[in-house]
Amino acid sequence: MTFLDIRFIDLVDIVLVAYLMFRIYKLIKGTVALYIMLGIFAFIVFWILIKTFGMELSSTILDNIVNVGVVAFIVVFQQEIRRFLLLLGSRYNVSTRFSMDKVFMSQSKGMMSIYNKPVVRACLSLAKTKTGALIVITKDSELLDYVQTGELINGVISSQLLENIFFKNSPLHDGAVIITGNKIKAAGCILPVSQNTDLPKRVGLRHRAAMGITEATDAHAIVVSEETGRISFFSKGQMEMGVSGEELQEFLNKS
Ligand SMILES: Nc1ncnc2c1ncn2[C@@H]1O[C@H](COP(=O)(O)OP(=O)(O)OP(=O)(O)O)[C@@H](O)[C@H]1O
Repeated sequence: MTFLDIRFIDLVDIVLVAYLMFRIYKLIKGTVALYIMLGIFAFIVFWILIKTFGMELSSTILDNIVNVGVVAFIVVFQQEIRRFLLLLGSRYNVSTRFSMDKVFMSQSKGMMSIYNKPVVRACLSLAKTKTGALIVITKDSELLDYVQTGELINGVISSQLLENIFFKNSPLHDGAVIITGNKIKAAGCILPVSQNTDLPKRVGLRHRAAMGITEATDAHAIVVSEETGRISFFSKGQMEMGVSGEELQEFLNKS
């Protein structure tokens, strides 16, 4: 039977589709897009059933809907498609992965971890005084789109510099600081805000912006809450709330 004639490439095909579906599910999990996707899935099942039973009138109407469906799909999922492509781009960005900077500037995990200490120190100090802060630490992607939304600093990381930036009367305290390698690249940056419905209701825009950037890119983010003085760590669209200095240091060293 040709039906059972499964080639190796078919298995690769199935695994690829399963992986893609899993990535899409992870991307839209907790957002309204998941329900829209389920709605589309139900629609496709309904359409297939109507075709199978040969119901001509319904089939013609649904065919016409499907014809404009691709455009509607792109419009409805504009943000998700953008996020998905951005994530793919930043994950597999060959130019930054093999950049000469990384080879010659000793940006190995071990070397870079010495720059985590001033970040942790600044966060603890900001937490003590309940000063709100949002810090993004870039990985492969340097987030130049977001750097451009703020003020360029390009200064070597120091806890004093971070504390000064987030000091309440400082002109740069609003928005996010972006750190790349051993440099504070920019401050006052505007980040994408997460639409994740799984986040607790009390969580405000600072936390949502930290969540948003880690959902859309491979960066990590730290938030110091102005309200509670609590430190939260964000990575891959996941939030660890109320972390201690040691835990924060560990997260940063691991990442
Ligand atoms: N899209 C954004 N990008 C960067 N920073 C943002 C963004 N939206 C809000 N912020 C920052 O968050 C601050 C507002 O925080 P808000 O009180 O809404 O958040 P929160 O998560 O409740 O934090 P907190 O616990 O510190 O109050 C703004 O003043 C601004 O500095």
